[in-house]
Amino acid sequence: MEKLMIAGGRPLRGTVQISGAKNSAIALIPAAILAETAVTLDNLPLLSDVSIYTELLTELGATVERDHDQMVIDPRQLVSKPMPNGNVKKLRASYYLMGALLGRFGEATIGMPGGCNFEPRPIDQHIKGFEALGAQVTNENGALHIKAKQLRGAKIYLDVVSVGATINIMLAASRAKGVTTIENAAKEPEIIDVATLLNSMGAKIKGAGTETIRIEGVDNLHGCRHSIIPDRIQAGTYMIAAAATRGDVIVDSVIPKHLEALTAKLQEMGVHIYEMDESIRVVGQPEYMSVDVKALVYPGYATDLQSPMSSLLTQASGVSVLTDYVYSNRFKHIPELVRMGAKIRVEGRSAIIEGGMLSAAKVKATDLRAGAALVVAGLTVPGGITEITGVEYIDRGYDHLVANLSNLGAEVWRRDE
Ligand SMILES: CC(=O)N[C@H]1[C@@H](OP(=O)(O)OP(=O)(O)OC[C@H]2O[C@@H](n3ccc(=O)[nH]c3=O)[C@H](O)[C@@H]2O)O[C@H](CO)[C@@H](O)[C@@H]1O
Ligand SMILES: C=C(OP(=O)(O)O)C(=O)O
Repeated sequence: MEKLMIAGGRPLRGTVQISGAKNSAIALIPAAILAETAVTLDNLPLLSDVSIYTELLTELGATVERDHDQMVIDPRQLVSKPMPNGNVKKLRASYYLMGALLGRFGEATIGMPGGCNFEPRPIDQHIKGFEALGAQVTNENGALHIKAKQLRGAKIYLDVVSVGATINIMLAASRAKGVTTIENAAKEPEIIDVATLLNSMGAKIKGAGTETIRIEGVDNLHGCRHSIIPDRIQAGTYMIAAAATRGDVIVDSVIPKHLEALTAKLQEMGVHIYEMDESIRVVGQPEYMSVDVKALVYPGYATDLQSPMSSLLTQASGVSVLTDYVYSNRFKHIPELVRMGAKIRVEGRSAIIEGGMLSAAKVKATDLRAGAALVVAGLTVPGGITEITGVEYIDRGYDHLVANLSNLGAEVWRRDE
């Protein structure tokens, strides 16, 4: 079993480069199979989810070549094949194969997705979208079988604002006959990134990034080259870690606009932030004020930065209230932080956090961002070693974590036991 070991208490100092966004990459890779010729993706992050997606495409007959942060996906030999089990169960975003294969072959059989199941994560809105486009969806022993004689454009109003459903419908609708509109669409930057790729492939998508997206179906999509947007969640985690350790860090190769909600919240706490064109400097301070944080859909404060923020809020004086309006129960990191001495209680969908010192402990990451929260917490603790298990979750979303933190002056290492 691998562990992440942290001898904390050192302020992070220096510059960290942010790689491409996980939540874009794992949508762009399946999107590429809608093309008739090869798609090249640049700025690809080195993450386990990306490796699993590479295997999935290979299983489907695509040729995938990877060289550092570049991936070339040649889908010419792609075949329609049921994927009820195996790698699809290892990551959440395998659900994008539903929309992509449906668009490409009019049919898909995909096992229900895996990934971080910190609470039930239904995909009813994806199914509603596929059905509206004319597909029949049946659940066969835990795998969804989706089939359409002819996909037809439709008006789809999402009951909940869903990133996954918005992207999945865009994927299938790009190859439907006629026009699809998605109302109450999610507006996350990753949705714009997917629409940008699809448009470069020849799709006709307008309005991505707003609550109404219009997709005019086309007969063919072709290869192209696309650079993935920076990972705002990785960037945000380093910003939070810089503040929590009272460090001074430049988070480089980012789009500061994507991090506005976090930046504003950190400033409200008293953290000093300097925004440049493609980087953000975070200068920690000895004292922080408690704040209330509400995790919402974009452009609100990101739920994926809720867990790391709960660790930072233990460093503020007074009581902070952190409420997650996206997931009602994304609090598996809280008992672990309590093991480290944090004074936190969960009430409904809120965590009530009282400031105070943390201490080193053996803790377990039960999902990706819970892991990020424990890393931030461990970095703040002087005089002891925090041992984090569940490193495989952290590897889903943070590439070169140990190297990046070490470059910033942290004492962090992996231990295999
Ligand atoms: C691979 C990926 O991009 N993952 C991100 C994506 O997940 P994902 O796309 O799965 O999350 P959604 O945006 O779909 O979920 C938002 C909310 O809608 C609910 N819901 C969603 C779909 C559905 O059919 N029915 C339904 O009820 C969910 O339970 C949740 O409460 O957005 C989440 C919310 O920003 C992030 O935490 C994840 O990091
Ligand atoms: C929940 C996350 O990812 P996924 O939806 O891929 O499980 C995340 O990135 O925090």
